[in-house]
Amino acid sequence: MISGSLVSGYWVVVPAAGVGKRMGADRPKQYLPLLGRPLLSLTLSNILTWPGLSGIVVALSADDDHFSHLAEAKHPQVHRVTGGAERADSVLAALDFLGTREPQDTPVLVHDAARPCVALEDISALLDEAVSPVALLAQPASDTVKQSAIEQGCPVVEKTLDRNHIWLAQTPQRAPLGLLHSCLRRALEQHAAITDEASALELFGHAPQLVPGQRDNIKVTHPSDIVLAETILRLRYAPTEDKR
Ligand SMILES: Nc1ccn([C@@H]2O[C@H](COP(=O)(O)OP(=O)(O)OP(=O)(O)O)[C@@H](O)[C@H]2O)c(=O)n1
Ligand SMILES: C[C@](O)(CO)[C@H](O)COP(=O)(O)O
Repeated sequence: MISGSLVSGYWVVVPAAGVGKRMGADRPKQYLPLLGRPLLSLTLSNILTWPGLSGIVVALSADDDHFSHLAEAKHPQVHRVTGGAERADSVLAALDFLGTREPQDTPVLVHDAARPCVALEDISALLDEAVSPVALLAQPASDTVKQSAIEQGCPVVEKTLDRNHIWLAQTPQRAPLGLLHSCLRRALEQHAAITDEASALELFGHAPQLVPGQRDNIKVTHPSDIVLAETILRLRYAPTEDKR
């Protein structure tokens, strides 16, 4: 259950300019149908239900010709920018857009287009319950974790890591606009490997808070994730139908 009201006046950045190489489909994965609706449409309509939302900035590829057909494309709270070659470039483009319009301390949540299943309870934990304004949803590792090396062309176990210190990063990831914008821009100028917002903040000495998120906030990446996400969404939005 949600314990309190959500922080208000925050923006959500949605990187949606990827090609979905691992999905191997006939179109970018954010436009594949889940329960009959494009993945990006499900993600955006989920975000639009979050209380206190100021707006969404979606980063799209320069040659995107699908987005304008989504119902959410016409929503007054949804803005679009052109993304870049990597996820971090797409996020930076959205932050450039916000940076000229919003105060530096505006809370920003960055959320993958490919994560349509995030629950409102998790957003509440990130916005209202996190102690730090710099935080991310993450999943504590529940399996035994192996670090690998390559021997004779094959992966072999080099050592077993202490899983008590291993978390799998999810999104949304949260930070004040000015701080995130500046860290991400400087990280990219240094050509650092930035796979999420926390990586950029860590590079400059920040320690984002890890907020435990639910396991079902999956990132739709491989073909088998489609059925999994559909099952999660069906249970979330039509529980009575599945309990019969
Ligand atoms: N240049 C890029 C690359 C990725 N993304 C977005 O970042 C999110 C997370 O990336 P990922 O799941 O890896 O998507 P893809 O890059 O499309 O997938 P793949 O790596 O399989 O090509 C996705 O919503 C994707 O659209 C983006 O906005 N701009
Ligand atoms: C940001 C992210 O979703 C955290 O798990 C992830 O790093 C983005 O996906 P990618 O496959 O690393 O591009």
